[in-house]
Amino acid sequence: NRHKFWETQPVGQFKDVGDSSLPDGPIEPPTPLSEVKQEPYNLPNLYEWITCDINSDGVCTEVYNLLTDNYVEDDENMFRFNYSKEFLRWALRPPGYFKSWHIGVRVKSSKKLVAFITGAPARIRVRDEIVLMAEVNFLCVHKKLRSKRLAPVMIKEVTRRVHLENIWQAAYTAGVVLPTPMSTCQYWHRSLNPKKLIDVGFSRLGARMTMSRTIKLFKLPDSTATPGFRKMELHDVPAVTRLLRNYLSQFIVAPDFDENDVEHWLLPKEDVVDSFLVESPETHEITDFCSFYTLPSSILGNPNYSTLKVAYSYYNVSTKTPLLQLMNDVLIVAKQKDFDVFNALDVMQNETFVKELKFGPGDGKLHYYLYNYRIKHAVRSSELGLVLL
Ligand SMILES: COc1cccc(CC(=N)NC(=O)c2cccnc2OC2CCNCC2)c1
Repeated sequence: NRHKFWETQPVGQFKDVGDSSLPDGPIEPPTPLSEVKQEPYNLPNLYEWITCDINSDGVCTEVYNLLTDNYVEDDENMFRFNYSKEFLRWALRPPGYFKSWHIGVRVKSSKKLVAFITGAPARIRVRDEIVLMAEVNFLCVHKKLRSKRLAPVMIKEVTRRVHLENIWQAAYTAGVVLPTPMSTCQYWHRSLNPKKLIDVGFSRLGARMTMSRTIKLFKLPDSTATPGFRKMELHDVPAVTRLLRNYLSQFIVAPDFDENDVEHWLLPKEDVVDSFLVESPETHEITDFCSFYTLPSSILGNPNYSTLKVAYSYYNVSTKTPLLQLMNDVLIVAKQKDFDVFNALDVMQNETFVKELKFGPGDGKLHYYLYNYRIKHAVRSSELGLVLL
């Protein structure tokens, strides 16, 4: 009856798919702020809302611990996302963020944090419309409180608090199919440490393959190949912003990044986000850009390893260096930084390099959703220019 909830929400309904009489754009008009529910939704008796001050180390630790033990696992329950505290602070405090959108639920008596959901403001372009949205993420209910119908009330509460800031649309992803995906992406993995990946069950030894043959297959050079390939620095923000805005303009859905956004989302931050660019040695022009974010996974129940070090492809732009060569350099850097695997969705032009660079297909899909915004025709993943954390 999860669909019972979504049938009450302003999202594309399965019954409407294909009904070309319905126009693209907002499904419901904004409500006058005076008519937005002023008080929080009711929780079951034992629980209370808490706005989480992510700047407080203690609160950030509580959020980190809740997610570490109760957040998203892969389909075979072998791995669980293990976002770091520094990553959470980065993800939740972009330019213009609202503390009120960092929402927790705790037990009244013990004050234990048992659920969490967040919103982060974003300007997203859909075709030629710039739409202010909340990127909703980190919905997590403690394992012991599942099927108490807490998720719907958490979604309604973050929606209410987003409405109070006069924002009426949202974007989110899920591994499950809900009404109704705006786009559905395949994910791909590139082994960097095949021995560990096989030891922990992330990968399997290929048929007629030995371990030494597999290690050789995924071996990468010790250093990058592109002249002028270097880490992004603060003074590169204007040039990277120009490069990225121009590149993203080709996609149907993409963030509308300005220099403030680029400085926050793409300036390297150790163990959170890495970004590189190619500065032409002759002209000093910035011609290419690539980036990935760091999201380790806990390995559940393995005696020899506790953590999988995973890099997730973020935003990449190639205007002079072939994308294949640029991404191979990214793989080399990720290997140098001791990542075990490099993940990429088949968004943007990622499909053009995954096969060539020895990525293997993942066993799941990631569905993208818009809240209160109809897009009649689902967007192909290659027309999607948005990567969520
Ligand atoms: C390897 O450890 C895992 C731990 C938990 C879940 C999964 C499978 C999975 N659900 N993967 C993805 O959603 C995924 C695969 C490739 C790229 N980005 C992804 O998700 C991102 C973006 C959405 N929020 C989570 C991180 C894998």
